[in-house]
Amino acid sequence: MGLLDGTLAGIRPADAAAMALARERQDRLTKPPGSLGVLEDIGVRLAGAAAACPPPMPGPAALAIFAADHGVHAQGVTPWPQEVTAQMVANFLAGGAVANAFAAQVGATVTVVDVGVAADLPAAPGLVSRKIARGTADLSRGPAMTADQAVAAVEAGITVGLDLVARGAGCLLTGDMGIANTTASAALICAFTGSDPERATGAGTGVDAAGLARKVGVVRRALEVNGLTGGAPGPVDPVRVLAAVGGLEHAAIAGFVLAAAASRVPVILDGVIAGAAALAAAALAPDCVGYCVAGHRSAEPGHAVALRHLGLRPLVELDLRLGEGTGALLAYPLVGAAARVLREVATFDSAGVTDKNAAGTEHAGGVIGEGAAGVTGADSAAGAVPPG
Ligand SMILES: Cc1cc2ncn([C@H]3O[C@H](COP(=O)(O)O)[C@@H](O)[C@H]3O)c2cc1C
Ligand SMILES: O=C(O)c1cccnc1
Repeated sequence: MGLLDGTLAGIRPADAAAMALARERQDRLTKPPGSLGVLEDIGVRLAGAAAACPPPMPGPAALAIFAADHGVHAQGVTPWPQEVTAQMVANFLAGGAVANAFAAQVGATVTVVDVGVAADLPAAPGLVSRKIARGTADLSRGPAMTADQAVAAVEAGITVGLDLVARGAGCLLTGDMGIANTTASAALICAFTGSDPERATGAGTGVDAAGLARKVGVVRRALEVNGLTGGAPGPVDPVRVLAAVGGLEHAAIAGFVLAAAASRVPVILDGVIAGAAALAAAALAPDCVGYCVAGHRSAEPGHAVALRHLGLRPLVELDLRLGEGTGALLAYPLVGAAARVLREVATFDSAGVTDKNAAGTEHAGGVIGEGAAGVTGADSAAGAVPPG
């Protein structure tokens, strides 16, 4: 069995029993039920991923930035020259990009992976070389890559994810670098969700109105040329869709998400590139969505379409439209806080705080006394609840 098939076979659904325990525990913690809003759902999700309640702290955090170039650049879909991809890889390795600053802010490691940069990149510490092609072919004129290349890129992402987990990572974060990759993202999102290119295509790094109209046309043509319009008659083959209109970094990020799920480690998704890649991962293994946290919602309109299809609610909405993993990095402390709540916050019983239900039936003073006396290991503030 190949690495992709083996990884898919190893993905289990998020653990329902641990999630039920987490939900029930949220209601016994010293706060009004539901008062932590979306963070309570994240805590439940982390428990389901780890099959443990309370879940382990999601860390250390490891960001992988997958870099690749795009043949569709020739269609004028971005104001930036293609060589910026390779130049930004050098910037990541020198520690000078926004992703480096945010990674330092939250204590995440940064790994840069060349899965398809057009230029030759000199070997450097922190650079993983898994170049599958020197960029993709132009997706508006035919398939961007072969099925074999798509599988190789997915497997490169799996390998990087498994490797980071083997080296101790407890939370994976997705990152991307690839000039023109918001065009491929829009095409993937249309292919997997049935959305219209008009709705799923945005300005990316900042094309003007004429450029955006051209970009929408390019996405529409890509779907037509590759036979992906009008809703597929049967279930689409996710590898074929990736090969037709994806990028090598999209395929690798899909594999990275699958590796997280197979390892029962949470993965924080970044922006529209990650959203598009996660649609491919979910099409390959629907259960992998249970291991995903949507770090943020980018300003790129297709991202909201992708997140809705995945059933994921973004944690942060700051109108970011950068990529690199920046939105995932900003969300990481919130994910940690969600886990810490389940691990460290006292229950009404252990802290001797009167629960509103108990207060209605008993003399409040008596309940506090009983609660304080009834501190037990299983219910202690240290959160020593056995896993599972
Ligand atoms: C200097 C610079 C740094 C970036 N970091 C991420 N991106 C982001 O912008 C690109 C996608 O936008 P589009 O499809 O419009 O080309 C990707 O490389 C993405 O990672 C950057 C773009 C630039 C120019
Ligand atoms: O959503 C993103 O991550 C994004 C948006 C625009 C350009 N690059 C990345």
